Order: sequence, then structure tokens, then C-alpha cells
Amino acid sequence: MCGFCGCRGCSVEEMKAILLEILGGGIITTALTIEWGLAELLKHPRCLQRLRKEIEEALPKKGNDLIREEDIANVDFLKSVVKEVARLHPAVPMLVPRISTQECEIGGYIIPPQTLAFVNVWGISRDESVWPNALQFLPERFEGKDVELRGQHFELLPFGSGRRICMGLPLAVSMVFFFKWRFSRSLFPRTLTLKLQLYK
Ligand code: HEM
Repeated sequence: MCGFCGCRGCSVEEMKAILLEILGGGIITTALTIEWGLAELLKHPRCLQRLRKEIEEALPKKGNDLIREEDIANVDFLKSVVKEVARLHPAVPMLVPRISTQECEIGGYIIPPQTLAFVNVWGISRDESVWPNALQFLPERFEGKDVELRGQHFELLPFGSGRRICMGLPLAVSMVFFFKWRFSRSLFPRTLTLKLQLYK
């Protein structure tokens, strides 16, 4: 058995190709999400300030400056920022295409068998009837709301849903969180925000 897809038949070359696809798919999506996050935070200094304050207060002064996974429990605003970035800038805007195996009805539309279907996550995320002021970056909209990134809430599907949901979701979420954490704590954004204001 090949260990990747369990097909018993993958050659070493095919396994290398699968591994490269997994890594490739994980790198660009994570990088894009982080980049959009940084851009939004720089455009919204008030959010950056609030985030930095939350992080300063949540992170116990450990001396060695180590952040542990359990520390994430104390940074609710950071969670909201990550969700808002994923909402406005989904890295895979139309998910992976699906093909219907049998006739079905979705929202009053009859979908014949063997139909290629795309889920327009980008559109759903910007739908005013679901998200008031949809085009604005407002992490606060997630406060006190039980909307998660894990494919259970269909209004927010940056990692897809169901059987083919992103396999790297836990790793991706940790990477994005820790990067933003480091970024928000550093002096770098302060200088950059200042520069951006000067260029206005
Ligand atoms: C912020 C970062 C990421 C985002 C936004 C993202 C998003 C997605 C989305 C939307 C899908 C398609 C799900 C669907 O159609 O239902 C997907 C699939 C996938 N992702 Fe990610 N991903 C990210 C990071 C990663 C990482 C870090 C890895 C691996 C290390 C990874 C590996 C995969 C794989 C292997 C699939 C295909 C799963 C399948 O078809 O069964 N992704 N991802």
C-alpha cells in the first residue's frame, strides 16, 4: 500500500508528486492568508492596537517569550481577526470542484448526475444578507458568535467542508495564529503604520 492514497499502486515518483501537491497547496494558501491579514491590520491601525494590547495582556511574562498552543484560549480578538481575514480573503475562493454522483436538489435547483459544481465561498462571504457591511473589515462581528472555521457553519467556509475539507486545517490555523501573534507584538508594524500614514 502506498501510504498516501491507499491505492496499493503508487510509484515512488507518484508519491513524490502527491507530497509536492500537499506541500504546495499548504504553502501558498497559508502565505496568502497571512499577507492579507497583515495588509488589513496595517489598513486598520485601531484593530492592530487592540490586538497588540490583547496579546500583551494574554501572554504571561515568561522571560523566554515562548508561546504555547494553550495560550490561544486567551486571545479571542486574535481569533476574530483570523476569521475576518479568512472571510474577506478566502485563499481558495471557489473550493475544489465537485461532481454530483446522482440527481439532487439544492436550493430549489435540480442538479443532474455528473454535473460539475463550484461552491462560491468568496460570494457567500460577501453576501450582505448574511454579513451586514460585508465589504468592511470588522473582526468585532465575530464576538460572542459561535461561527467557526471548521466547516460546520456554511456562511464561513475558507477551508471547505465535508469529506474533502482542508486536510491541513489544524496546521494552517496554528501557523496563521502564531505569525500574527509575532507580528502584532513586534515593533515593525508600528513603524510601518507610521510610514503608511505619512504617505497618505
Ligand atoms: C490558510 C491556509 C489554508 C487554506 C485557506 C486552505 C484551504 C483549503 C480549501 C478551501 C481546500 C478545499 C476544501 C473543499 O473543497 O472542501 C483545501 C484542501 C486541501 N488542503 Fe488546504 N488550506 C490551507 C492550508 C493547508 C495546509 C497547511 C495544508 C497541508 C500541509 C493543506 C492541505 C490541503 C490538502 C491536502 C487538501 C485536499 C484535501 C482533499 O481533497 O481531500 N492546506 N484547503
